[in-house]
Amino acid sequence: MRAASSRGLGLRLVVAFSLIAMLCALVIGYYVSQARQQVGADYTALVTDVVRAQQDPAALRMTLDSLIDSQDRIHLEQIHALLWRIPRRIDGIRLQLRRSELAPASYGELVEELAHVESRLPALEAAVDVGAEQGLDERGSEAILALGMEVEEGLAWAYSELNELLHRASAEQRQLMERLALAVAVLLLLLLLAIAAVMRMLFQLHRQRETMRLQSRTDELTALGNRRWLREAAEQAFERRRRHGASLSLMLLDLDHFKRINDAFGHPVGDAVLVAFSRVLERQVRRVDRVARMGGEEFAILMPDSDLAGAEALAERILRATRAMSLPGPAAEHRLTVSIGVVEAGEERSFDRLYSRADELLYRAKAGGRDRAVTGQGQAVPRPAGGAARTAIDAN
Ligand SMILES: Nc1nc2c(ncn2[C@@H]2O[C@H](COP(=O)(O)OP(=O)(O)OP(=O)(O)O)[C@@H](O)[C@H]2O)c(=O)[nH]1
Repeated sequence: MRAASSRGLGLRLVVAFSLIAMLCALVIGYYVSQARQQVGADYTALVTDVVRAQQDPAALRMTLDSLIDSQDRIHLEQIHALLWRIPRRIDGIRLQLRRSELAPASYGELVEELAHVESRLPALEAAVDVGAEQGLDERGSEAILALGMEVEEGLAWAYSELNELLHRASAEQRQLMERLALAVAVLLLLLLLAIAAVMRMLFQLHRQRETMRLQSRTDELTALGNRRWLREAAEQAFERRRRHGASLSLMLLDLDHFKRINDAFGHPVGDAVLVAFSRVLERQVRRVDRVARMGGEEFAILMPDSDLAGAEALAERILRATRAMSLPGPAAEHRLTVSIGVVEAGEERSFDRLYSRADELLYRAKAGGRDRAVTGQGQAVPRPAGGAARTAIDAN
């Protein structure tokens, strides 16, 4: 009588818990990694654009330096190409800023500076065009240099500030993601703890129920199954017999003159004898046999897959083992015997019918002189020749 179903439920709960935990971890892990990648990708694109745009003021600076060294037409063409590129870059960055998660207030000043730069570009372009058409004189060069430097400084400042702002924002985002991941992990842990607590509670409840169920089917004194337990086992055995035609036998055992043991040595010794007899029975039976105490000094053994011959053989073994049994404490000098009724299930469909037939045979064993088994066909298994030498309680 083991709590096998408790272990089964425990295993199922552990598997369910592990699956839930794994699922939570996978889902949360997936979303955190997605969020992390998304935020990183937004800023990476913006930072890349800003870094690329930072080449514009550097290129303008180089071209202006070259123009100071040699007032060659080619430098004017280079400036012209830059003037075509710079507004597009500014537009692109403005668009990206609007799309980004950055607060508009944080980049407002930079956008104003870029707008100012843009407003100076037509004048620079006009000066470059004049220089290209009419040749560069000193005044024209100075105008281009002054405007060019103004544009270059404005762009360099705006882009470098923007770069700084983006790096700061990106670091803040990373920090935020780490905190978010931590919060999610804590939540997950709490969730798992809650699930574990509920599962533990369910498991304990089930164990309690199982223990109560076992207690209600166990004989307190001998720890054998009781009548209810045997009846349930018999119902299952009858079901098996119905399905597969398996044989089934039942044995009823009643200790002989047990009252005399109680009277002679007291109730506690009687109890000890009942317990010792239970262990003898358990040692004699097969694993599939079911031994129960039906009450008082009456026991029963249900034998699935056992025909009458097999049951008789067991009855003989029990008769011998009982005669050879040493009784506990002050009863040690005495010998115990048992009367047995053995039947094999035939047409019976219920435990009660089988039981009453076995009971009838047990009565005949008692009436026939005790210390014997009477089988289903009403044939007594005879006492061995040396049986009389084994002193029964009554002989004492
Ligand atoms: N120690 C002890 N005695 C019990 C227990 N249950 C029943 N008995 C006793 O078992 C005895 C049964 O007596 P009887 O029914 O006369 O049977 P018997 O003396 O074995 O005689 P036969 O069955 O005719 O051989 C009674 O004295 C009961 O008090 C128990 O749990 N412990």
